[in-house]
Amino acid sequence: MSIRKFLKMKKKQEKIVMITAYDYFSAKIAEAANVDMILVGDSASNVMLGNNDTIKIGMEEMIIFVKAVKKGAPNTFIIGDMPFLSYQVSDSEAIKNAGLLLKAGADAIKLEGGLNVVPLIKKMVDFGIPVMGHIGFTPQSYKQIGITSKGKTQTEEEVLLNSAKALENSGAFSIVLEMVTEPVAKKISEELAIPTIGIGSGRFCDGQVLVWHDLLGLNNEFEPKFLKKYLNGFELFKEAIENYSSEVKNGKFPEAKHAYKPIEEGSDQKL
Ligand SMILES: Nc1nc(=O)c2c([nH]1)NC[C@@H]1CN(c3ccc(C(=O)N[C@@H](CCC(=O)O)C(=O)O)cc3)CN21
Ligand SMILES: CC(C)C(=O)C(=O)O
Ligand SMILES: [Mg+2]
Repeated sequence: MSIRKFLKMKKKQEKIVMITAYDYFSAKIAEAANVDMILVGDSASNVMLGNNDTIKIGMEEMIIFVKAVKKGAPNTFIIGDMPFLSYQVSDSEAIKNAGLLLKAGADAIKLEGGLNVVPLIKKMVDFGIPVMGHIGFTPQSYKQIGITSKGKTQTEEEVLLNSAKALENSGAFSIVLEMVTEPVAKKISEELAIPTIGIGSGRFCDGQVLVWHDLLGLNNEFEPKFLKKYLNGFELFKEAIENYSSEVKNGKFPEAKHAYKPIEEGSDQKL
């Protein structure tokens, strides 16, 4: 499993499928479904830990999630998202933290930013760490930039295109485009050799990513315009638990077949 595969897919205009996962069985399901890459996103802060943003998660938690995902999906390309403050303080701390995600089982790391992270990405790539970029709406900066799509003005378009090109030149193997207007995402995808992975960035990216809990409808708190829910997970899980609950209450579960029997007198029944 190598980053060259994704360049080839782009050349052949084969779309790249990415999904997030954070635990063993989710990763196992994603691998069984044959996705191209799994992102262990810092969105774990929201969907695994119940926080209201991605500021409130660190390396310790991300390492735990990456290790679990690697065990569930040993043959799928795994990207570890660098959490807030794991790469901003200094380049040496950033490289150390990127290395820790690789040691935990990631095949590559992702970090948010444009021109500001170019020197850092160059260093990481120099040291053999595959890096995915992430531009457009960058959630770790929402306190400064707000929650909004990007590429709506000529100025924003130029910033995005310049950032994308600089990230490619710095050695990034792919770039996430988050909530970038469709024409701008199309233009970036056409002008870069490396694949773009879109979330809320329209039809013309080289691949797409969605968060596990969002696309399975487990997250009943999140309804952005870009989301398509492929399952009504919250309701289905709730109904199953309600069925379990009522069967316990009315004595239908457990049945005799779910119970263990004592050894009968004079029998050679094994435990
Ligand atoms: N569960 C989950 N899914 C995600 O996609 C996700 C996370 N968490 N956490 C990290 C970031 C944050 N993301 C977000 C957060 C909010 C909006 C949002 O409120 N979008 C609205 C308003 C946009 C606007 O006003 O322009 C939308 O309708 O798209 C979108 C993406 C995407 N990422
Ligand atoms: C939404 C994707 C791109 C992400 O960064 C995450 O899940 O953390
Ligand atoms: Mg993220």
